[in-house]
Amino acid sequence: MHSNVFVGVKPGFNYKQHSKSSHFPENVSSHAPGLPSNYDYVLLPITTSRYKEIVGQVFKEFRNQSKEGWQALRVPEPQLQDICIPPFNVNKPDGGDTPSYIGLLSSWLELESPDPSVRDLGLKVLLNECRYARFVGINKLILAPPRDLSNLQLYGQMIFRLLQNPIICTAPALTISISLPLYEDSDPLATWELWNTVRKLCEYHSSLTISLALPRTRTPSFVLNRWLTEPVSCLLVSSSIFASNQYEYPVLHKFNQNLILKFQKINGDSQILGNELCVILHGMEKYANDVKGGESAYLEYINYLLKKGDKFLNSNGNRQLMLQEESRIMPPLKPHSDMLLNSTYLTFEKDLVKYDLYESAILKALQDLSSRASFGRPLVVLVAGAGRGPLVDRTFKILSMLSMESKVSIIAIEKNPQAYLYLQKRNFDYWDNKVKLVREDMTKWQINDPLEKRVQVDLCISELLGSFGCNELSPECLWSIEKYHSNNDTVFIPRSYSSYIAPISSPLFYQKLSQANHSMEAPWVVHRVPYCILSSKINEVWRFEHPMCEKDVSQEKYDCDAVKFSQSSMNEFKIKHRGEIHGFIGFFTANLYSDIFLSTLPDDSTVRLKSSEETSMHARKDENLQLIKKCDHTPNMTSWSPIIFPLRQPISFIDDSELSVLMSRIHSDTEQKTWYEWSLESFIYLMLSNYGLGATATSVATPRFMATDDTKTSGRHHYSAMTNQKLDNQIDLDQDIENEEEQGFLSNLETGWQSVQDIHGLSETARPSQLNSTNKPMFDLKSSKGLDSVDESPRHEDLEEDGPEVHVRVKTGVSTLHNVCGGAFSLPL
Ligand SMILES: C[S@@+](CC[C@H](N)C(=O)[O-])C[C@H]1O[C@@H](n2cnc3c(N)ncnc32)[C@H](O)[C@@H]1O
Repeated sequence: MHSNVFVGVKPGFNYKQHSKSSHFPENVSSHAPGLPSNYDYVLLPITTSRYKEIVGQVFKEFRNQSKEGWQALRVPEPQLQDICIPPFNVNKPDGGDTPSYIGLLSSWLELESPDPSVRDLGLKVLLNECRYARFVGINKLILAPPRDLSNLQLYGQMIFRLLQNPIICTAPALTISISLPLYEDSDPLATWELWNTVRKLCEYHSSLTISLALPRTRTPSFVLNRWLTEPVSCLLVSSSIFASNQYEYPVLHKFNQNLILKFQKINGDSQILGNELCVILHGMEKYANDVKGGESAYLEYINYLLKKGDKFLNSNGNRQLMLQEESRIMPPLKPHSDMLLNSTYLTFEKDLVKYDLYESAILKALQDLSSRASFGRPLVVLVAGAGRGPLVDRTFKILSMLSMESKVSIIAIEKNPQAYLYLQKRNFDYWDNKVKLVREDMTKWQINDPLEKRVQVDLCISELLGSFGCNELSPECLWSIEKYHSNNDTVFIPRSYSSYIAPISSPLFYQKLSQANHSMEAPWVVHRVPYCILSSKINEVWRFEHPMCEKDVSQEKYDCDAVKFSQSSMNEFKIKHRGEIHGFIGFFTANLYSDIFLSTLPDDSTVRLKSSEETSMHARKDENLQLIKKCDHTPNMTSWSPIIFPLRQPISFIDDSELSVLMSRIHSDTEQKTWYEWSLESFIYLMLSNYGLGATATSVATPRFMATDDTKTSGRHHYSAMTNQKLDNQIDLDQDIENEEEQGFLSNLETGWQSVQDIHGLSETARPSQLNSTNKPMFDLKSSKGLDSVDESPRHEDLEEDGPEVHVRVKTGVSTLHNVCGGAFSLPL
């Protein structure tokens, strides 16, 4: 299998020489002279420098024209002598193995010029070049980055206008690819930031991509991971970044070999845009004599490297990766309310890893159950949500292995009538009609029957888990089994499951969602869509355990206040490197039984756990005394792809930011549905000196806005709206107040928050004690200041003129609350 990465070359012949000649450069063909033909693309400028000269002349005349006879700037189309790529042999129908072209757009244009006519000239030249490219069938064009970064918005504006033009966007749309260095030593994310600004200005246009120039040095992983999620259409490999091996052949350093492999691996994922990656070699003519084999040795090497990559990606361990279907964004399944399709069950059943884990869990549970006090009756095993029967199959297998068939009665409940047909057939064919089949919704099963008539279950096996664990209503469904069919010893497989989130950057996800007009307020299951987790840790947001409550069987009562289907979790994430957040990725882990787990967390995840006795045994504490644990994905388990909770608007943040994320699961009995809501705030920390005396931020970071500290404004006077006549009196009054201030208030300084407490009768003395037994103020004044201090902030009156430096937490952004009341996505109960 081929990874779909192509090879291109930029031949090094002298265009200037050709451009000076008046006849068409006949020797410019897609086979570059002196090179073997093992490449797919040739990168050539669309127009020559002759065209530049002609356009320059036209522009001069335009500038010099008199006001009276003024005419709009008309940029001539390139003539035969002005074009580098001949129209006659591009994309010939009988082209066979002939390479195609990638076009270089003119780089002498100043799209970011403050002069509107210079920008206008730039756009017109680009449109002429794109028109020609479309005519000859060139669909990928590389554009130079802006030279003047202070005018980036003007550059972005011109690019957006170009992209909106029918010459570009009429199907099949052309791809415009901005060339940029992959990173710069001085500021590794500077070029990504430039790209991010331009593509944001262009509203994530799907025709806008990047061509990245590979560096000579090792790329930091946070930079590489960022680029791997972007629409990279070309990797530009200069011969100058090669080294020579012991035989004097050109080779790339290991880190660049790996970099190309990573792009090769993810290329299929990026093809969510139908974009294909091309590795373009350039500058070979300059370094031809430095290595054995000359120019073509570079090309041979790149071909060899890509073949090696293909082989690796096709090797046993990775086979699955290559053979999986293409990248997709799907709405989460709702098996409780919808009827799943046969093909969906078929896909489930292919994941043998999952069923093997279930089998081990069932085996252990049955062994434990049978070793308990003798039952005097057959054990009752319920497969809840049996689908077409794979878990019943596994249960049967274990029972015969343990020779327990006669001691166990199996019930399979399934509400999908079509899946039920399979259960009937299998019961007849394989299970000797020993399975009691129930075609019903498990939340309704025998609930109106008297207790003595209800089936009591010893082992309940279910797989009602979605990509986020609880998002297929497993808690609600299993609660019904617990409430009506369990005793104190009933065992549940799975015993518990946890949901996790982490902030991500996934521009391709955002682009695809907006393009398809999909809801940005609903969660989506993503299959092979590249994303980059921005935080160092992934947070466990909540966990469901079964049984959910202790049951007093004799009284049919539960020893818990309320079954908590609704959950809410505030999550802090530290983010080291600046970026753009597009949403939160969700994973889950499940404890099937004993030490048997399944996990969809990415390999090598560092997970921050919700504290509990069970987790504290498996976790260690980090520097902030939080429970953390290393987790991997269950090897080769394919049933679940991650879920993304998107943000309606991507949110940018700077280095060393902190995100505070609210994630809620809301279960409403009155509305008969469950849904998720989420929102985000971002913060940075500033170091302030002379805090309280006109604080100065000493951090390099500049907040977009800064909340005001009430301690700084207290003592100032607020004027209410008033008529002019009253103004003089008021000024006098103010004078009085000033004097009074000097003489001192009657009582101690009261902050705004204390005032609010007072109004509501919530001051500590005024509050009835039953409201809060710990007698803590309802509004915590220390933490509710506009600037949340990291350390205990000094009080206003404690500050000397040369007061200490204080860290303050400053809010830099806030999102809307998403999917309010389940408006975009909910799970009917
Ligand atoms: C994720 S599928 C798993 C099916 C099967 N256990 C397997 O591994 O292929 C969940 C199954 O539970 C069924 N289901 C979901 N909610 C149910 C309910 N309330 N009552 C009965 N069946 C339910 C669905 O119809 C579906 O067949």
